[in-house]
Amino acid sequence: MKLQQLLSYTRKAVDTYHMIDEGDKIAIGVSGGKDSLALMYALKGLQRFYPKKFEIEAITVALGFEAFDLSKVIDLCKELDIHYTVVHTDIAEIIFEERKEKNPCSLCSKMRKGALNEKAVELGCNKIALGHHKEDIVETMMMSLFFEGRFYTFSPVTYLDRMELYAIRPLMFVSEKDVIGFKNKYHLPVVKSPCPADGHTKREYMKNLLADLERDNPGLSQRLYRAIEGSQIKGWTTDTC
Ligand SMILES: Nc1ncnc2c1ncn2[C@@H]1O[C@H](COP(=O)(O)OP(=O)(O)OP(=O)(O)O)[C@@H](O)[C@H]1O
Repeated sequence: MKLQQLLSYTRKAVDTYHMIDEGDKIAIGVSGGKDSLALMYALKGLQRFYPKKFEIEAITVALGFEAFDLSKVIDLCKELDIHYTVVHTDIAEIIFEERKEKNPCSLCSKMRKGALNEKAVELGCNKIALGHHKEDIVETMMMSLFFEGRFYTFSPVTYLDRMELYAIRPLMFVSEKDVIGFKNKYHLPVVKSPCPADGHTKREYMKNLLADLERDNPGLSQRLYRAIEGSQIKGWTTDTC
């Protein structure tokens, strides 16, 4: 996928769900993975021509793993002229050594979000942007259905009232294969996750299951996505955003 296509999907999501207002200061959550690196390109590119003026920050919450080299992300932020902050935490130690969590992902996600939101507020941001793409939305819905027995997924825009922050998901119309194409085309400096749980999560299980089902039922993922768009899940009806 070319930058122009990425910008077109991003603009469509931003306009459809009113993600950006004049004067916003948006913190991009940068994990070092392909999605959030692509998101930096997307928002930086949009900033150049979008009629509403907004500012951008980039924030990475480092979990405390030793082998986590962000030097190339630092270079990319310089190249894109985005101010970049790394929040150093001991989340990995708390989860894997102190608490020896059997299901580490849920607590890690809560702690990561907490640290990200806190830093965003400290930097004067009123929004955070996350790199969730189309398949993330479908996988989350299926995980919710399978493991919690409810029809739910996160919404394009979520208000986090405790922090007085909005979370926005500008890549929601982009498919993962397009993000991979973009990553390859523009040589995004992806930092490999050193997390020992990586690749063995419920999300990974659902991703593989959906890939198998898609092989037998071409277009399934797209239909599941349409079901979410047409649903009454909070935050998915465009007129209420
Ligand atoms: N350590 C982190 N620091 C800052 N933001 C993060 C971090 N981890 C995740 N995020 C944000 O939350 C989003 C969703 O997180 P998730 O762990 O599902 O990432 P992912 O699907 O692997 O995406 P990515 O390819 O960007 O890592 C990311 O795209 C990113 O915007």
